[in-house]
Amino acid sequence: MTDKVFEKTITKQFEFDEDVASVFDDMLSRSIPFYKEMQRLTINFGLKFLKESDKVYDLGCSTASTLIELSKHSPFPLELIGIDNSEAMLQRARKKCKAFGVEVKLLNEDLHKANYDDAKLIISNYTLQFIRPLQREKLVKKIYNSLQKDGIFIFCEKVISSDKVLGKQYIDEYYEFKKRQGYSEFEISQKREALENVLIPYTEEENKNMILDAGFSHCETLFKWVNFATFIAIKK
Ligand SMILES: Nc1ncnc2c1ncn2[C@@H]1O[C@H](C[S@+](CC[C@H]([NH3+])C(=O)[O-])CC(=O)[O-])[C@@H](O)[C@H]1O
Ligand SMILES: O=C(O)C(=O)Cc1ccccc1
Repeated sequence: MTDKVFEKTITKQFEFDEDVASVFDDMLSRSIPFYKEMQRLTINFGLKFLKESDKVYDLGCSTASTLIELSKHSPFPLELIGIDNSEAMLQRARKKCKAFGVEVKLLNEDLHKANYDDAKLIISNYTLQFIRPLQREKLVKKIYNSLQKDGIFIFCEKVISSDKVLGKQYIDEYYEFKKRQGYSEFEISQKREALENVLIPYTEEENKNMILDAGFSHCETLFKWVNFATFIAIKK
């Protein structure tokens, strides 16, 4: 279904509710440049480190698109677990997994409380950006502690520039992208308002520092388009 969430006047903050969930796949593919490519890289790099029966968690799995793609591309069976606290999203996720014949354990839990121990790979695409900064640092430490030795964390985030002029140019370039995707100026500005203080992006450097502070021995950028990036972190 086509995303028309912000065509009407919005009075509340952005939420992962029924309205958003019902158009979510369209919303993501039209709001995140190279969404599919970043998902492909997440899967391909994840698979380089995985072997049969490894445990893979997707934190903030939404409609389970990434786990379904991972399952389709994996040459061996994996234990796939998706965690999200939006029931509206998980309903779509369950339907999609069934339709694709993919076995995924889907848990409706808060990422701060859920258990994801013994993971070989943890994926969290465009989700840390919605976690309040102090909580975010804590969550990344929990992710580090939940990974096996030699475990991998792959995550995608909206990022900002640390330079004021470039930062403004990033926003202009991103809005040009949204216009090319068919969003009107009204929809773009309404969504910007709804996301204020809800989506809090870090710079690329802040993301890497957060990862290294949590204990990871290595973190690098796998992909970046202006204000969106994919990172890979290794626990040694
Ligand atoms: N505290 C929390 N606990 C559990 N879930 C949460 C929490 N906070 C947010 N979420 C969930 O994190 C997801 C973020 S969307 C991920 C896209 C997906 N990864 C994708 O690549 O397709 C990103 C976006 O919409 O920009 C939503 O489904 C929330 O319900
Ligand atoms: O930052 C934005 O303006 C976005 O639209 C990114 C986004 C994409 C999908 C859900 C929430 C935010």
